[in-house]
Amino acid sequence: MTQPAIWLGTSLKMYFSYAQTLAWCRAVAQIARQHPAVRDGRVGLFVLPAFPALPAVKALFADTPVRVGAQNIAPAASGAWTGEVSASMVQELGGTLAEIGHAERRRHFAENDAQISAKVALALQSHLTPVLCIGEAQQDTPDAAAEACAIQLRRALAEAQSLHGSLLLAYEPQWAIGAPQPAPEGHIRAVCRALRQQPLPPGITLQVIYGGSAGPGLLSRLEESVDGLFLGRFAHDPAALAQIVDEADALLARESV
Ligand SMILES: O=C(CO)COP(=O)(O)O
Repeated sequence: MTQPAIWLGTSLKMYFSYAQTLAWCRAVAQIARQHPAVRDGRVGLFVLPAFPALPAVKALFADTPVRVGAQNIAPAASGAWTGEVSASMVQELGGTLAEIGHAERRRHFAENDAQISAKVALALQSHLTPVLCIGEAQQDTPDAAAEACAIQLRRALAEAQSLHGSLLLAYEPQWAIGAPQPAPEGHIRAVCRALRQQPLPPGITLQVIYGGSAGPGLLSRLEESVDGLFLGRFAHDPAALAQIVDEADALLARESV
């Protein structure tokens, strides 16, 4: 299946109640139905709600191309893992993506490279697209950031050497998450360029999206240096997301001239 040229993903984290989640998804489904670039698959929208909302959210997007997925999966296939949710259950519920290794999970739950690598492998084995989050902890030069991210990527793919699938690599500098504004454009461009050149296992394809206080206006400035955005707070207003979809559309129209 051909991948969208531009991805616009949103993790709802733990911001919304169940009712707010459904209301937001209804508004986004309406945007998806109305927008030709979403309908024809050039712009791929995905939404990662909290686990309990997954089936209802999947149903709300049933007549749209919007993909849904989980914000996390367990580091094991099944068994005595109290409180965890397996990749296979996410897949069973109609999810097609699994976010892995977000900075908040690394920080609050001490997720380590070995767990992240296991989760990437489990996601691929369950035919889920990993949305693998990487990013340097402190603001530094683009070269130093790219080096730190390359190490995180290599470690995350350790168990995926013989696996197949597509990977969405979310470059999220930790210092730019939850901030007033995203990382500087030159920094994002340089790191994403370096990430696109990283060696990969032969069965893995990669697209690179940027996250960290991303909002309206950023994609137009980054142009083709990224394959999309991973949104948080600044997509909470569905009108803002609609604006970003328009930007993606305009960018693709420009590229095809
Ligand atoms: O972490 C993010 C997406 O997963 C980004 O969140 P914010 O855009 O709210 O900083």
